[in-house]
Amino acid sequence: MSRSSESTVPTVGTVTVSYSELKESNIDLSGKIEQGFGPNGLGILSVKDVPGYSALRQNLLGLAPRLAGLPEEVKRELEDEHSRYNFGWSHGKEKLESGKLDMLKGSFYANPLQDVPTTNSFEIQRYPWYCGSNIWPRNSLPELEGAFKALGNLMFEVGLMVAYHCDQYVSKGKKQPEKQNLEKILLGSRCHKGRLLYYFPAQDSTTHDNDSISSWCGWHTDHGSLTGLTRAIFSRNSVEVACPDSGAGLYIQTRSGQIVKVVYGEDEIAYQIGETTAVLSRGSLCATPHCVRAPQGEEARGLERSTFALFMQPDWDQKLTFPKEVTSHEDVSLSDNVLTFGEYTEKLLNIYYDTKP
Ligand SMILES: O=C(O)CCC(=O)C(=O)O
Ligand SMILES: [Fe+2]
Repeated sequence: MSRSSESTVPTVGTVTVSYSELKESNIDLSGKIEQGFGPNGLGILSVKDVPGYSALRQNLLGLAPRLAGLPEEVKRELEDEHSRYNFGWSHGKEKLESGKLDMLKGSFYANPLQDVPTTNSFEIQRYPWYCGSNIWPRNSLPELEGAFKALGNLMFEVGLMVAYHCDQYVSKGKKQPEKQNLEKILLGSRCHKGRLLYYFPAQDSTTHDNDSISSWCGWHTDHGSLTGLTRAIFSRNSVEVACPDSGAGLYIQTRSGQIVKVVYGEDEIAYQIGETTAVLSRGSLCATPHCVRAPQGEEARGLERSTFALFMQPDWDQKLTFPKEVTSHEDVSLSDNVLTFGEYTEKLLNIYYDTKP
């Protein structure tokens, strides 16, 4: 996907639901779900007033610059080539839209719910990107494990509540409730993945393709079911600062094709729809194309960005039947039509990574 920058891109706030409403299974939130995720929605919805969230976000995001600043040889020990860098530290391994390796950000991947999702050696060989074990910097940054798991678990619990209300919305007007509902699929999965992201500061204004909206993170749709996102923290030498450029941050392409900059409160958790939900809901819930724009100008010098994404995903064995009308990655051949989530992920990894295990 390539979209050039436009000076008239509007800034839009997310549809917001409060935690106290969300946790009530008897409240009908289908109007809010439709507003956020339905055919005319932005494809993002945020949850406010989640008890304990703000401190857990601050704790984890504050560790991202420290992790990225560890000596190269220490970070190398946290890499896992066999999982195609889907556990532990990953920098410069994934390809950007342009086909070049992504040197702009470093990521740390782990399953916040299970350190060892399976001991079955066949599964570990078949799907190492999900079935491998977590790698924690227990000597070099011992605080990371607890902070990552605490935030990941909370965002998962809240995400399950969002999924419950998505199911209610999708099954509205249908005689039979969906057999494979989103909440159940996510509850039974061993495949959830947290990603702590650290965007390195631009050394000079020519490092980034500054004119492009996708200058920090290219246009994509997440391939899982539901992605939880923190609001990012900008910092300089690890000290939090307000972002000097209001144009920097998350952009979304809406269902009608419009590009908007999306904003939500620092104490809100945002959720976006991934491709698998679009497939399983037969398009009632649409996946959300998004990207991140880097700050521009002199003041952007030295500015770093830290954030956390929780990819809530089906189990690796979950069968997905790709209907013709649901668009997915244009560059993946889905001629088989039925793939497990693990197989679908493998096809995407073949596109975004050069190395094979
Ligand atoms: O950095 C962000 O805000 C979004 C990151 C993202 O889209 C992803 O990791 O899939
Ligand atoms: Fe994403």
